[in-house]
This record gives sequence, C-alpha cells and structure tokens, in this order.
Amino acid sequence: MTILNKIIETKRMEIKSYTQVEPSGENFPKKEKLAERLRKKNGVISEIKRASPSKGDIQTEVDIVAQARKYEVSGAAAISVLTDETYFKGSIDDLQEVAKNVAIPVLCKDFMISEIQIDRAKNAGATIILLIVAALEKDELRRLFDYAAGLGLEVLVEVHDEQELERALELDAELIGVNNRDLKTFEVSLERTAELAKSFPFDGKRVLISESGLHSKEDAAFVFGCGASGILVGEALMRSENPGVWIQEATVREAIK
Ligand SMILES: O=C(O)c1ccccc1NCC(=O)[C@H](O)[C@H](O)COP(=O)(O)O
Repeated sequence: MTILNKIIETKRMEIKSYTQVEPSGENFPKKEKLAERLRKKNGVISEIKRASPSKGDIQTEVDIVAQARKYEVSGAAAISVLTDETYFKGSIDDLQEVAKNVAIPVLCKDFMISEIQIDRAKNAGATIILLIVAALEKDELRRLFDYAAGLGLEVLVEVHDEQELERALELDAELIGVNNRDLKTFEVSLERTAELAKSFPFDGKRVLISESGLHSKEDAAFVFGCGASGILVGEALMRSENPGVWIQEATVREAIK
C-alpha cells in the first residue's frame, strides 16, 4: 500500500467523526486571489509543516503565528498550512490561527475526499484548498472542485504525471501543482516539473506551481526557469534560521514578469 493510500484510508475513518460545521463567526482579514498574485509576480507558497511521513518531526513546537508573520512580511505569495493530524501533526486550529493573523491567501493543505473537509477549511479561514488528482476518482474530483469553487475558494489541483495533468486541465483548473515527490517512494526530482512543463498550456490564465523538494535558491531558479510561477516550500523554510531571507533570495530574480 502506498503512503497516499494509507493516508486516505485514515482520512476516511477520521471524517466519520466530523460533525456538521457551525460557522466560526471569525472575521478573517480579506485576502487576494493567489492566481492573480502569481500572474503578476512569481512567488513562494510558504508552508507551516510540523512533521511529515518522509522526514518525521521537523519543528513540532513552532510558534505558527510568528512563523506565518515572518513569511508574510518577507513577501510570500501565500501560506500553506498542513492540517492533517495523524501524519503531519497539524490541525484545523493551526489553519484558523494563521488565517486570523495574515492578509495573504491561505491554503488548507490536506487530503480532501469529502465536502465536510472543505466546509471546515472555509470556516477556518482558508481561501484555497488542495485536491490531489491521484487520490480521487474522476467524478469525485469534479464534484469537490465544483463544490469548493461554489464556496468562493480557489483550488490547487495537484498532479504527478501527464495523465493527471490532463485531468486537471479537463477541470479548467487555474492553479496546477506539480508534486516533485513520488508519493510511493518519497523520491524527489525537480525533473518532474521540467517534464510536465513541456506539456503545460502557458496561456496566461493557468499557473504552474512546483511543489516539494525545493531546498535552495538554485532549485527555485531551476523550476522558475521551467515556467513555474510559484513554488510550494515546506521543510526548507521550517528548518531555516531565517525563512524571510530564504523567500527573498528565492524570488529576487523573479521580481518582474
Ligand atoms: O512531505 C511528505 O513527506 C509527504 C508525504 C506524503 C504525502 C504528502 C507529503 N507532503 C505534503 C506536501 O505536499 C509538502 O508538504 C509540500 O509540497 C512541501 O514539501 P517540502 O518543501 O519538500 O517540505
């Protein structure tokens, strides 16, 4: 069984205990659309990642609000918050804390298989959700994509190969993420972004986001050079002594489109 299958199996169990989502009543700072931000200027989607299946604990005791503020003031395009508890030690409360305290787009990074998770994400202040093509049947993907869009959320559709890219394009997704991490072996290769960029329709509407395994400004330059408008970075920022400098160095050559 792959790690993705294992996570989805756990998720199916977990969501059984989710009850109807009551509106939180929170007033979240208004946020721009990520797609619009990335069309204007390449950027870093900066992640709050306490732990992961591939790396174990990364920074479990992090002050997430302080970390999110560092990302925001350094010019991050958006903040991604891992909300999965079992494998990533995150929570929906982490998401809500971040969304209350920043005015840039916030991605709920989880393994979505049901509308109730999307309701929870929206209620906790997310402006973007993730849908992983490999985790969903065709009709489920369409249903969840339309549901999120109907709530005014942006959807980052994650792909790993050509067939999945075709499915993302069938949805007319604007935010398409290429995950450089093989979820079967955990092997990371930025060549995955380079390969899929060859068949990516750079039409001014869709934006390509390179996800995972980016550790240096050279890595960032490589995928931006392939046509990516955004990079999604977790571990490198969480381990960095100065994540703000990391973000600025990764985007310095990308300032003008
Ligand atoms: O990070 C993992 O080990 C992982 C394993 C299985 C499924 C998903 C996983 N990560 C989720 C992510 O998408 C990453 O957190 C994100 O792309 C950032 O990656 P990185 O910069 O390599 O921390």
